[in-house]
Amino acid sequence: MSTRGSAPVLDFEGATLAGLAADGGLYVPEAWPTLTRDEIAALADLDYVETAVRVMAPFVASSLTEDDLRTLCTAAYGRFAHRAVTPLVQLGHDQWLLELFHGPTLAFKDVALQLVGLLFERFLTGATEPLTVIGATSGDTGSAAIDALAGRGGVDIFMLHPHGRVSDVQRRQMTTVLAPNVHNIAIEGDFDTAQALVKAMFRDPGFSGRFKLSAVNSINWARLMAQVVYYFYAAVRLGAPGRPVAFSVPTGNFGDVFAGYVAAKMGLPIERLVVATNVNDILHRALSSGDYSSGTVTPTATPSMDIQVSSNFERLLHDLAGRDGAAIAGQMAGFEATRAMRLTNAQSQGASALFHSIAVDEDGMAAAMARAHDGAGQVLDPHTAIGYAAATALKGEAPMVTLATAHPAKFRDAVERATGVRPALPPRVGDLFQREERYDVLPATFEAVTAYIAERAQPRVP
Ligand SMILES: Cc1ncc(COP(=O)(O)O)c(C=O)c1O
Ligand SMILES: N[C@@H](CCOP(=O)(O)O)C(=O)O
Repeated sequence: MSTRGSAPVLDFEGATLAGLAADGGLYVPEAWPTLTRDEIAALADLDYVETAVRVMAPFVASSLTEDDLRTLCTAAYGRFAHRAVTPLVQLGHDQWLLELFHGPTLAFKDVALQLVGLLFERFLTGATEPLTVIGATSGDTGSAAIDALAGRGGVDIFMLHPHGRVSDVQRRQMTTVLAPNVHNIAIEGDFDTAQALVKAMFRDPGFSGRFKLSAVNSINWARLMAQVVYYFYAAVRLGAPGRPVAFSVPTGNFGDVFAGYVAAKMGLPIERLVVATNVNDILHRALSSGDYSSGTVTPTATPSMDIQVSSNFERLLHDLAGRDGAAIAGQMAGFEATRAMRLTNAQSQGASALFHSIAVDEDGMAAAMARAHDGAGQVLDPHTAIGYAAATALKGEAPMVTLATAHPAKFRDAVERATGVRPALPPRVGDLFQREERYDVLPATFEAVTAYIAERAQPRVP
């Protein structure tokens, strides 16, 4: 169902291919499935693929059998460079890192997008209409989505990134993929503008009627579903369900941490979810004082979190508003008109039961990176360092797991400044700096971007 209540209810396949709901809302399952304590305890003996099957099967049952799901997960996670897929590493007393960057493009996005690429392929088999995937990236979603979709038949991908505001490794991971179905657009604006353009394309009947559009951002429910898995995988290794576990999540679009919320709704005992932002702190302000108002984006050394409109927050507000689609449609319309919104008392109180939040500035981030390096011999990427700073400031009784969302080599300059270490690129990204780049720079206007896409995408079959 859509968070705004008036788009058609779809099955899993329909929601995956649609991406964004027709009423501008985001798809969520009609109810959260739950796992019993025994079912959660049993996960401790399973590898990542089998855990993924147990956690995701209830969400996909309308469209895939368990065996289908197992086949897709085996292929998706077979491309990871670590046998555990998302290994846990100890960082200090009761402090852990969940390494989510062992996929092909070195960030946590691969965990979901490797699977989503295969889901698209599966659902498009035999389809006559080509799919036009449009996405916005502040650096990591773009490369993961491009890796997952490059060269696949029946799909074109158009990826918008903010010109000059991603790291050189992030940019090259997108722009050196020269497959004919991959189109990189650098817009003269920030990530929020890119994300707003993508949503506007879905909502414009003149444009969305001409192409079969889909989304690879975490506005697509399938992305978040795949991210729920690693919360279970980590927690059972630290004693859940017998012992609650806490997670600290470096946050921008509120996708990764919302997946943690879903895990808690499914029955995983999570003591707290720490929402760690950089100075672009809309989520910290919303959770600590109810003020969800968006200012201008400040560029930081954590570019992937330079976001002031956090799409997935709508999913939380919807759940905390008793799933009242009409109320959320009104709240979001107000936000879209004024770029400001106040949480209701019920939303603020509901969120405070699980979420803690903090904004970490550039000095705090660099200090956390240095502390992990000097104290535990771990080189963190700057986004993970924001999470670790928050994990240290807001730790309670439970073991604390910081989500390590990117490989430090993606942000070599910032890592070197803080630790003196310049991390090497892993061999799996190959000769990134020798490859030819291809992308176009466009003004951040609806007209310029839609004209560009319309010239290159394959239209719907009449
Ligand atoms: C490395 C990294 N860390 C953290 C985040 C924030 O994740 P989310 O947008 O799901 O909150 C992102 C971007 O999404 C990222 O690329
Ligand atoms: N940080 C992201 C921004 C887009 O987030 P998504 O999870 O909604 O795709 C990025 O790296 O692109």
